Amino acid sequence: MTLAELLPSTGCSTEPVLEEGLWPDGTRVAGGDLVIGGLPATQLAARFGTPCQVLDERTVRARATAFRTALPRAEVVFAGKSLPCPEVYRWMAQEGLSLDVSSAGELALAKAAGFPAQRIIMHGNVKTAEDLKAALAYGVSRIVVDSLDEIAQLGALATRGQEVMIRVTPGIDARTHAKIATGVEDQKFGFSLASGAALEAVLRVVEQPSLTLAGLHCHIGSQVRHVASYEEAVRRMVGLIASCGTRISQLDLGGGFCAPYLAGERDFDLAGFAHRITGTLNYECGVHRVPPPRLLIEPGRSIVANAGVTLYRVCAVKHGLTRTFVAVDGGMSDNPRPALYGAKYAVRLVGRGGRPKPVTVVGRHCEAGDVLAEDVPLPHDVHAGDLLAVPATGAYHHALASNYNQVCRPPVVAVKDGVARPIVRRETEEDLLRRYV
Ligand SMILES: Cc1ncc(COP(=O)(O)O)c(C=O)c1O
Ligand SMILES: N[C@@H](CCCC[NH3+])C(=O)O
Repeated sequence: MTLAELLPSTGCSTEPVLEEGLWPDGTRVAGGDLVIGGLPATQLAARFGTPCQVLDERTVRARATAFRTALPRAEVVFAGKSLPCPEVYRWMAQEGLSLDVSSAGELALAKAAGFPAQRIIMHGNVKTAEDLKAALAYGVSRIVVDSLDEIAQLGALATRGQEVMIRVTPGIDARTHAKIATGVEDQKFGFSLASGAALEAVLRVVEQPSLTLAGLHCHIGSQVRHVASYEEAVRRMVGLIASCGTRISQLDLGGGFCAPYLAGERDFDLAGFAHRITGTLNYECGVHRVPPPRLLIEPGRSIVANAGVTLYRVCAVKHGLTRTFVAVDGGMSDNPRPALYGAKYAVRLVGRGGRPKPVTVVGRHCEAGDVLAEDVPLPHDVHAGDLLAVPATGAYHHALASNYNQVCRPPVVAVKDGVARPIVRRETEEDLLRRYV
């Protein structure tokens, strides 16, 4: 039985062992403290305050490299929305990844990072004229079109052979949360494969003299566990390629590879994915007698989620009728995922152990639904002043953070080999006030 199997299936342990796969590489418990990137969490909290999002640079880089190694001939594109930050984009550029952005704002971060335009792809089911103009001005290599209106608009704005990909909805249920299942029919993303809309989009792009059709794209969802869902996407997309009547040189399968959030959850089977997807692609292209397109993938969460740990300070402990509430100095403004997707997290008390009892960790916001983790074991004497650490918070945390209740957003502090530096500084009240007129 593995260590992960011995741990409770929800929540965390208060024992001096770490749940396998949830924490940044090399994270360890030493003298009761939690050491991340070579630095004790208590020190990080004292120096940078709480809440604080800690990001282990080595883990991010290692995961980026793992994708490139598993699929050496594919273009690996970091989904910039999962952790928008110029420094992280720079790491990706250094590791040889491309970048996808979904707005002029994310593109502005990419520009600040000096990310090469020939390795940037622009996404989004809505791109405003400003988004498209910014993409054209920077010379992003490919724009993924998502509506006939956009094809017409981009056709009019572009001047010289802008490469585009077409976002296709392949009609695949990737068995993930409904709010992040983007491959199923009858929703806002993409052109439906089943209805013929995708084929019509191909014709419309080909008709536009200022556009060049570079490839087809699909993104079947996020937190996808099953390689079979991607295999089915390949089958359907190659079928579409064969019926296009024009050479399609790139097939972008999007991202969505799952990350573990709780003890016992498994990491995405990257080796299995690489093997099975390459095989399926070659086989299907043989069957349909089309040249195999170059493969692209767009991982976001699977690169950054488990590189991140959020530190919170306990501010109050309250004994309700049936449960104990442990209230911390953050909440849905730094992590809206439990409220949005019913996401579950492990929680660990830093600095000491003790007989565990189940508690509900809640945030500071004016919503009864501001719950960070339900029924997680913490030492029975958890009290104000304690430090909590929540793993798997590197993806879609900084990205989704808000100023609800005018709470200032936490910093992102990069750690590596015992050195810490903020790569996003803590927001201040001055930052907040700057926008009010
Ligand atoms: C087009 C596209 N590509 C890539 C991603 C990255 O997804 P994930 O972070 O789940 O890998 C997303 C978000 O789901 C997306 O919409
Ligand atoms: N925000 C979602 C992922 C969305 C992926 C982008 N299409 C999450 O945190 O799980």
